[in-house]
Amino acid sequence: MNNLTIKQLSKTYPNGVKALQDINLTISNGMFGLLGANGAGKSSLMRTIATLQTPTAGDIIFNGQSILEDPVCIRQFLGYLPQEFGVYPKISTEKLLDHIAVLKGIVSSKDRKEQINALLERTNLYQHRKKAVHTFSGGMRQRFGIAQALLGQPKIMIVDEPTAGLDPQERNRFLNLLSEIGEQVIVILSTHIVEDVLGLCTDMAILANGQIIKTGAPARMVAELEGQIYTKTLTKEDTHTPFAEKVLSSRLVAGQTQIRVKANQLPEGGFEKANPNLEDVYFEATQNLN
Ligand SMILES: Nc1ncnc2c1ncn2[C@@H]1O[C@H](COP(=O)(O)OP(=O)(O)OP(=O)(O)O)[C@@H](O)[C@H]1O
Repeated sequence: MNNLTIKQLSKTYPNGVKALQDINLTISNGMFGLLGANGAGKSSLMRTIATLQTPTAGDIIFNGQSILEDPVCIRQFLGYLPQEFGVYPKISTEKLLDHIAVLKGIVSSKDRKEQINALLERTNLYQHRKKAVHTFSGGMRQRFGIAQALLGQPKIMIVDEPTAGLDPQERNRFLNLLSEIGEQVIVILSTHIVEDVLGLCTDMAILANGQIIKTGAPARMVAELEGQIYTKTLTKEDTHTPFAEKVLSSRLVAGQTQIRVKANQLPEGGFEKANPNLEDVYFEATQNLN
């Protein structure tokens, strides 16, 4: 079992932006979801764990060793899929993977070939191995990203907003692959898409304004809201009447606005009880923030 402990971690950029403030987290094998809006600090946390930047304060311990004192203790076991990959060289996928494997220190060409072929199979890219990555669709690129991250058999995988821009089928396939990987290693999945976390992540944290505002198992957090979520489709009159309850969210359903509120009992005015979901958890946790 692998363990990552983040202790009182803060990051202030030279321009004064406090991207992370006193983050404390303990993460072990399985999929860990890091949920937060754009600018919440997810990438800052991922980059700090990946030792691409140093924190202003605090420490990160990986399997008993401080990664600040000894960055190699995590680097040699790290698979990282950043948000932006940048430009791909115009060489075949299998050649590119071979270059990356060399950079990761896999010296034996036989080992590299074996690992690369196994990963190409696992990510369904074997038949495309002669094509260059820049010709791939978004989903194929992300699967390539996973293949390169898995080279060298990492113990910890960091995946930053991987499903943005994927169609539903590719997104599913990609998330299933990640969850398979999560059976043996730590997978930290950063996302602003609530559905990516639900059902896949055993544990999660909600990040807002550089702070952790809620942590726990997604299913348990949803269960805690049982019996407290009510919904209503707004009529013309409603739009002028403020509700006593705080509105968690509103969305258009077939052209009509549907709102969800949290309340201890059925509110007056045509509300119906609803099953809580992870979005309710997220909006409840973040609604009092500015
Ligand atoms: N290198 C940097 N220098 C200065 N400020 C930065 C830097 N990188 C990020 N920030 C700021 O730090 C805050 C957190 O950014 P970060 O990229 O970590 O958030 P995020 O949750 O990953 O958002 P996104 O999904 O948009 O990438 C933002 O206010 C951002 O503008």
